[in-house]
Amino acid sequence: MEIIKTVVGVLRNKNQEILISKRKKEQFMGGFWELPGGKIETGESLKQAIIRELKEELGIQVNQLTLHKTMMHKYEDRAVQLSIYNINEHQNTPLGIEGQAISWASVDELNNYKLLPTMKAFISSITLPNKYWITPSSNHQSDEWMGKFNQKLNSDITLLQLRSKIELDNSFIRELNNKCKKNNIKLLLNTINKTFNEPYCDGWHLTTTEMLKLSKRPCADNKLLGVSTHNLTEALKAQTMGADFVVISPVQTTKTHPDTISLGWDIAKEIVDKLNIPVYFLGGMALKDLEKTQQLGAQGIAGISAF
Ligand SMILES: Nc1nc2c([nH]c(=O)n2[C@@H]2O[C@H](COP(=O)(O)OP(=O)(O)OP(=O)(O)O)[C@@H](O)[C@H]2O)c(=O)[nH]1
Ligand SMILES: [Mg+2]
Repeated sequence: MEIIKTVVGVLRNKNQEILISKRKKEQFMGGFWELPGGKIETGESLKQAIIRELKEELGIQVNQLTLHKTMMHKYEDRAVQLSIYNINEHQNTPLGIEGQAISWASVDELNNYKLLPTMKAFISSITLPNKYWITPSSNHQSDEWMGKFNQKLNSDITLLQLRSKIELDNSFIRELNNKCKKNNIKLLLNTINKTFNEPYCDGWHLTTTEMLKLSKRPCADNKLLGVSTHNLTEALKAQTMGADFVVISPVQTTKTHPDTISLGWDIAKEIVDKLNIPVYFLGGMALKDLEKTQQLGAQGIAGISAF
């Protein structure tokens, strides 16, 4: 299948709204909203192409840009490799130069538009944080456990996985969820016997075994769904099933599992490169690894004792 190399730009106004553009009726996927941009022409670098495309489509002169992320998307008859650039500085007010409709939308408002399929992973990549804290999986409610949990409430953690191998009381989960809400933390349940109807959470986190039994996304689109995976096959399966993000592990060896063979940075990067959805690295991660992790294209790091 032919791979179409495409570059697109993320323009933000002072309210942090993002510029989207409506594809014209006669185009492939006409009527869908997208990030402005287009195909690379022969002999062009990615940067030259995005500068040209945004001049042609919006009439702006790009002065400063940084690569946000590259993703692949397979349509029925084509595969698109999308390089997404943050446009940090430009001249002129963007206009729909080619007669296309354009609109500024907050991240929440984006969901009101009929978007190209690549926009879902893009939105996840700009809304998910770079740290994902996983709770210790036993001794819930002990002083030690509650101490760690309360400490996270006052940290910069905004995404948390409640992990448990035994059934937890609903009242306990509700209490944790209330605390999370007050502190703008999203709580994902990785408890046993998930029903995907539990009310006191922002979504779920699946084990690999749970994910492998599913053929489609088990929860609503406005909930978050993460999946634990250990190799490319599992991670791709989780993506196809409709996960919003995956965790891959173990990227490095950990004190708790010293004999487990780790993926290593190179394989972890290969997995990130082949996925569209955000990837967190787990296993032997510490805050000092965050920068490297993001340079490799991952969303960030996950861990129980990493933060
Ligand atoms: N511009 C843009 N294209 C995207 C996005 N996501 C995505 O899959 N694509 C695909 O990438 C390809 C790029 O296309 P384009 O149609 O904008 O190319 P272009 O501006 O050079 O236009 P033209 O070839 O019609 O002259 C299309 O197949 C399009 O469906 C996106 O967010 N923005
Ligand atoms: Mg275009």
